[in-house]
Amino acid sequence: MTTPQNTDRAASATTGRSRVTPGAVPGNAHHASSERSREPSAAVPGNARNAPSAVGRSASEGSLQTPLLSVRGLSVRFRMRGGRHIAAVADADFDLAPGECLALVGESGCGKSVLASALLGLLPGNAQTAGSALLGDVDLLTADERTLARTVRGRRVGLVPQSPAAHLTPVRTVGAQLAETLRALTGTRKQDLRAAARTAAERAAFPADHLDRYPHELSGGLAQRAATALALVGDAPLLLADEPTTGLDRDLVDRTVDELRRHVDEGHALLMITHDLAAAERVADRVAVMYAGRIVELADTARFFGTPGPRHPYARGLLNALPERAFTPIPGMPPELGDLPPGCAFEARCTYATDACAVRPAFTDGVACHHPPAEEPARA
Ligand SMILES: Nc1ncnc2c1ncn2[C@@H]1O[C@H](COP(=O)(O)OP(=O)(O)OP(=O)(O)O)[C@@H](O)[C@H]1O
Repeated sequence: MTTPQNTDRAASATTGRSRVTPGAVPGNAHHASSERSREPSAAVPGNARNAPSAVGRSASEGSLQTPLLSVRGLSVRFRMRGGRHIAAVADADFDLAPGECLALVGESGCGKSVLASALLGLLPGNAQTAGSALLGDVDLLTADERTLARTVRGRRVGLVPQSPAAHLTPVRTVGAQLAETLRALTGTRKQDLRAAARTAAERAAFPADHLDRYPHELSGGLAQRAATALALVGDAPLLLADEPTTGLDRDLVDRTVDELRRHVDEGHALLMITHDLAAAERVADRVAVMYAGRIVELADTARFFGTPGPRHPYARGLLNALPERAFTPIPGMPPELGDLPPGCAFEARCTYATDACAVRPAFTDGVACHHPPAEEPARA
């Protein structure tokens, strides 16, 4: 959720945003999308997670419903001094339907937050974008700031920010910020604002007796819950939640995640960025795994966490690193996004790598790997 003040802040942050001409970003999806296998969508009412017909659909395919958000070839790169570039996001390609949650997971610095910022038009001035992100008739990558501020942020796309302390307005109480947002986005009458703010707080497990507190008087977890409450107020059809469970105890993680799931089950779409794979398993219908700026696997949650498990060696490594699984870290470090190899970015860390990996693998049938195993991974 973006409060009016934060919208202003965001507006100034986006000044100077520029577009990359097709082809200027390596591997631009204007060419790459044709390599990807897709099946035609069919309109199926109801929640994609529970729809029996959803079982067995292609992992690279979005929900069976008409997508609310359709992202094609989304690329973001940052211009740096000396003519260098950082390819933070490359060729992201996914759909998100109403009533569906997609969890975006991956190591720190792989581009998850930049992707979310691109969808909100909140990239800094040295960012260049390519591709498209259609939310109905609006392309979020090319929409002007006035459209984004007046009709998109908060109203059509809500945000649970990664850094709630920086997102909340420091000189206003949480209650005042909730009331202001309720008034701006829902038209709640003045006399009803206090009760409505309490209800909004309750949804995110924010204690009502803390509504008169200022952001600096909140713990990290409480600030997170305040930001979640603000994000839910506008009832935006698309919610972006960037690490919404950071700093919360396990109980509160579960409670927050369950509230987000309720939001999804009411028909909203949720893109949840998280390091918490347990939270992803609990809330998501599908999981997208990002590595070095690229989505390398897109899978149904049940298949990903259960049988047959992930197909990309990096995704398998993520699961194997969990304490409740093999507790084996992935060896090595991800490559610098400003100095990516021409082939598979995971090659140097991959025990399955062959000469073929010197060429970047296409994203085919839900995975970008030259050697995705068909069966259950041997190292699970
Ligand atoms: N304004 C910027 N200029 C240059 N590089 C940037 C800028 N903003 C982000 N980056 C780089 O883009 C890359 C992706 O960052 P991003 O914040 O999206 O990672 P992330 O996957 O969300 O990580 P985390 O999980 O730690 O939040 C990082 O290498 C980061 O340093």
